[in-house]
Amino acid sequence: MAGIDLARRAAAALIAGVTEAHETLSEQAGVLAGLAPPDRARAQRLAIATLRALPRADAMLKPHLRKAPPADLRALLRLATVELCTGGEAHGVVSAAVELTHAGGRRTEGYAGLVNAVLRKVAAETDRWARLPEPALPGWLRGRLMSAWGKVAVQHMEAAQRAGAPVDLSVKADAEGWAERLGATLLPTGSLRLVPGAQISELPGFAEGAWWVQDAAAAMAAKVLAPAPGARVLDLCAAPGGKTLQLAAMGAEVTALDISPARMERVRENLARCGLKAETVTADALEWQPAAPFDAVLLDAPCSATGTIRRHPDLPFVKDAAGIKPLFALQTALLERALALVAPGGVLVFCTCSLLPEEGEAQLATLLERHPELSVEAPDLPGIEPSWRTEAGALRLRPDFWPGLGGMDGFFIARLRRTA
Ligand SMILES: C[S@@+](CC[C@H](N)C(=O)[O-])C[C@H]1O[C@@H](n2cnc3c(N)ncnc32)[C@H](O)[C@@H]1O
Repeated sequence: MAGIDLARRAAAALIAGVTEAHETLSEQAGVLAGLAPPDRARAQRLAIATLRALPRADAMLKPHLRKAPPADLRALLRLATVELCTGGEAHGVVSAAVELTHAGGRRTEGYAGLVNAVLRKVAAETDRWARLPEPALPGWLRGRLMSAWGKVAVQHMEAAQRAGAPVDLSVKADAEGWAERLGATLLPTGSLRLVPGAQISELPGFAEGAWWVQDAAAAMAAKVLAPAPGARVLDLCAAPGGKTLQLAAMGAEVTALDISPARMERVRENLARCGLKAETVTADALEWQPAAPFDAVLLDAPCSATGTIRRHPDLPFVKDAAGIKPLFALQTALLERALALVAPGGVLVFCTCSLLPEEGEAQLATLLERHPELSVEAPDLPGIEPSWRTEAGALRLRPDFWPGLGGMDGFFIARLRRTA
């Protein structure tokens, strides 16, 4: 296997897994198993860059392919095309792709000549790349977002998604001090934003668990809840535990519940690394019965995750309108269950990392119709801009917000008080 670029081979496998098998990148962790950490990181980076630019790669390749090549070869061609058109050194990129075609066994080795010829042609016309239309969201999602937020907002969201996402951290304490030590930007809401390219596990503070990776918008839900020290808080749908860590760091007595045993293991690992404590429960939230209701419940319900496309460009290839529809009913059922677990006078925070009103604004509206005993409490948090507040008093966060700072994930967050 000497001479084979393992990172590129893994990247091509990941791309094929997303576009052909409709598996997310995180569902394909096995593809990266056995790779050294730098190769793993490079494979992920290459796959993500290719998925972000796929329509442009296809437009570059189209004139040079008479018929569609086999799936794994197509992924390799798309990967090499994106590399060539974004500054990759032509000789190295083309010969790596040809070597991988040879190494692919009987299915692909006969195509080495074609791969070489096509990529040389692409390499000779990379100036076309910048003139191709910018990649847009898939039609099913674009249409829905247009009707919710309007054309200009969607164009801004698409630009944010193409730009990708910076890495944000939540700190246990001393955000200013950590910002200085890490050379990070302290964001208006208290999260830290790293400079691009940092190797997370090598940074000061990682090993001792002084901070964890968490998008600034995702971090706002626990801040909106803001439990008093010692408050009994249930983090419903908790894994991998970003919000559990925040709530525990605020001094709450946290119970973290998730249905997935594997993901719950990640919550325990994260708690252990950060030296924080929470009770962990692996159960279906719809069935679990605690001994007593809670002072507060945070429900981060499973959703389309359309607010996270800038960091997960694989999602539009894996999800579609029909696939996400059942989630709306699940969110309603989880909301009812979460509310039943809040003590009278207590607080419910509902959030989703979605840009679809069906998973945010509309859920809140129907919940309030069903439950007149609930009142919305407008989030009051340093750094929140008035334009992020919805008419109903919730927070609508979008990837095109904070344009000068590098954006944020899309989120919907509502804080409700149970008055009876
Ligand atoms: C959006 S993620 C949660 C992210 C998490 N709150 C965090 O901040 O790291 C949604 C979670 O809901 C969990 N889930 C889905 N259906 C569930 C159910 N019926 N009961 C409990 N957890 C569920 C999934 O396993 C997934 O981990």
